[in-house]
Amino acid sequence: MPSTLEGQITMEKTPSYFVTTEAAKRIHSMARDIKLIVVVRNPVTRAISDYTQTLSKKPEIPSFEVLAFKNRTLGLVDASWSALRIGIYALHLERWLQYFPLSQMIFVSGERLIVDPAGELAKVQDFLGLKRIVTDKHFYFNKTKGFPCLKKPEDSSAPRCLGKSKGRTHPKIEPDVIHRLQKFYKPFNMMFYQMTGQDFKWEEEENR
Ligand SMILES: Nc1ncnc2c1ncn2[C@@H]1O[C@H](COP(=O)(O)OS(=O)(=O)O)[C@@H](OP(=O)(O)O)[C@H]1O
Repeated sequence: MPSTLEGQITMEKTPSYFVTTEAAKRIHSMARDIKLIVVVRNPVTRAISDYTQTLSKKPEIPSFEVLAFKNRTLGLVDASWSALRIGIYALHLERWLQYFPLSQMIFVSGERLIVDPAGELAKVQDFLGLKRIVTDKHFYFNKTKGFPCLKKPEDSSAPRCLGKSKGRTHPKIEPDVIHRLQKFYKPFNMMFYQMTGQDFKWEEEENR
């Protein structure tokens, strides 16, 4: 991490920090007063998104349905498959809480980030002690992309959406598999809501 001058904020992001065993300890020994931003979405959708990303690089991999189970007839979920393990947020958070208080963390809803990016970013700016510079007027909904995009980034006059690797079309997963995974995650989600004091509403239809 580069040195940070008075009035500056240094930022670094990698999704794998949250699920890497040693990360919390290492980050704590580097900067114990650091602020942590965690973006989470329904773990079932997250797993499908993860799978879609791998599939784009390795089209020969087995189907999602095959990878998700140790025994599909018995409904035995393969929780060791990384795409599924990562979504057990309570498990990962428990490790972070051994090093950082909840007050140093903010949990951003991935679902809200899509429907109301300015609303989620308002909370993040407050959390970081920044003025609310980024607001509604910085975003527009791009119908082709199917996501919000920036109207005008600082360094250019053209609007900008995230790249092709963000917002890919997901393969259609068999409904009974989705249902089984929702059931698998439910107790872990409940634990996560309790730990964070936030209800992400992943049990509701529109957030699946
Ligand atoms: N504005 C906007 N544009 C495009 N995509 C958006 C946006 N906001 C959130 N998302 C969701 O971000 C998902 C991709 O993020 P990643 O998990 O790949 O991010 S990371 O680089 O690994 O941190 C990506 O997941 P997929 O839809 O599965 O590709 C999106 O659903």
